[in-house]
Amino acid sequence: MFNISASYTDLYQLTMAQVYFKTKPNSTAVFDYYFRNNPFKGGYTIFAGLENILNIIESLRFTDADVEYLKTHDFEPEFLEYLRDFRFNGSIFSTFEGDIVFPNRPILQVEGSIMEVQIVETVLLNMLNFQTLIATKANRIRHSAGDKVLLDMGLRRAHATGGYYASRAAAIGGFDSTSNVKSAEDFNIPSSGTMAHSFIQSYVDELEAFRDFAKIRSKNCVLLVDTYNTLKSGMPNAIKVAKEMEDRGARLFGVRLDSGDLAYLAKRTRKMLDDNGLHYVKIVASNQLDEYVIKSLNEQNAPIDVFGVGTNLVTGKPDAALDGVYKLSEYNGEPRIKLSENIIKISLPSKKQVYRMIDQNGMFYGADVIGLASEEKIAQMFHPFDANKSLDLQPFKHEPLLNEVMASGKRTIQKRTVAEIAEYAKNRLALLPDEYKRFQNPHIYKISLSAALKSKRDELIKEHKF
Ligand SMILES: Nc1ncnc2c1ncn2[C@@H]1O[C@H](COP(=O)(O)OP(=O)(O)OP(=O)(O)O)[C@@H](O)[C@H]1O
Ligand SMILES: O=P(O)(O)OC[C@H]1O[C@H](OP(=O)(O)OP(=O)(O)O)[C@H](O)[C@@H]1O
Ligand SMILES: O=C(O)c1cccnc1
Repeated sequence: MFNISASYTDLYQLTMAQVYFKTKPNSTAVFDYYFRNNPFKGGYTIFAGLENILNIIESLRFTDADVEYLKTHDFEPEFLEYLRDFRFNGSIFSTFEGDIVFPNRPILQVEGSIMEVQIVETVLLNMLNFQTLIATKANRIRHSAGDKVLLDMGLRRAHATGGYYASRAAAIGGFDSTSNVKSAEDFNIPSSGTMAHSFIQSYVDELEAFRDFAKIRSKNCVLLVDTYNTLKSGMPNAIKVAKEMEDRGARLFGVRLDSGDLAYLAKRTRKMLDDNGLHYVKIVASNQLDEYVIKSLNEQNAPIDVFGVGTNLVTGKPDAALDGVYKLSEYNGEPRIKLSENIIKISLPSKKQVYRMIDQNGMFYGADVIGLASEEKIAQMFHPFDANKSLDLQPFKHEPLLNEVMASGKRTIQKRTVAEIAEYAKNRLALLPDEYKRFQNPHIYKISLSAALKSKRDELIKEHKF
């Protein structure tokens, strides 16, 4: 939407890059992108934002204005000339967008000159962390909603322009449509909407407001019935207007409930509509919905056809962010490690491949195994830190998850639409057993290491330990 130039980064990327430029301009590096915890205390995560990041990185440039601005910092003229000609010429190996991913395994690997892989870090994290968070939230809401229709209404409550990408990620996670016109236009997402309270307030009479709206919007007309009193005013007026529409050969699409006890009101509303022969009129509900309220409404058998979700979806509530990180794993072909007091936070060295174990029924077995990229077939997987836990991998099909998506700065996979990515996510999710999808105490998906990767990591830990 707004043009992202290469200065959409953190200053430290540029100050480090200048030192690399002066001291070791021909050095290469490999970085891994991964996160440490599934958001929302869930059992899985939906990876989103790859298409956007490939487009951004392929055309990433420092504009003349960026270079002028950077002159006000301590950058030397030769480095500023490097930035003026900057092109990302590296490679990216990635999990496909829409796939189901898990903590502490590389989702994406970036390789190239140490300067270029460092310069793209911030925009990559910014895009992937946010969209992955929102696609996961959307999918949890989809999980609760079953086959009911989901409408994203969140733009007004989103974190500024994040709303643009939130609507895209929501569609990947399983939302059917969005009220966000710009995202619908740019990403080819179905758009839909109802009406606001202000429209009804602008009339003295609610019935007149409904009549005017229905005359001009005769298709997909949804009347908001809770401005004054849902059952005593909004519904009787909506039924009158629905009957008048029938006389004109049109049909009222729906009514929207936006306050009160949504289960109770939906049941009463459905009865009033049915008693008047309006079986086809749908009930839309909104008001601070999330996966838990929708689950509860379905358990109460609320006859709601469409759920409109805003704030809780596009802000990824209650999680403020996905904790995705970008860590150096190889420098000039040599393995590198980052140690931590917390063993879970110790990074994995070297260029890697990740394999998903597929069982005899074609379902995900429940384990991804990380090996060195150079390894052929991994025979056994090991728990990252518990030497007693290992498993023979012979019975499984090994699906490699890191695929080349960019080489020498050019994308190597075809563009995929949001609809295709959403379909892919749905198909992949169907392969994940249900115990990983429940909200409370989901089953923990195993992330394990090959013997070769484990011993390389342990050697480096020994080498660097004080
Ligand atoms: N039957 C229900 N079961 C579970 N949650 C519900 C049900 N009905 C509504 N909710 C949820 O309860 C929350 C709070 O509703 P609350 O009564 O505070 O708001 P309200 O009805 O909009 O109030 P107001 O009339 O001030 O607008 C909302 O998140 C709403 O989605
Ligand atoms: O509750 P959310 O999940 O965030 O869903 C979006 C909310 O935004 C709108 O309210 P708003 O008061 O902004 O406008 P309105 O006057 O049109 O209701 C809409 O009516 C929903 O209540
Ligand atoms: O179309 C709607 O009903 C809508 C859109 C955005 C926010 N609230 C409601």
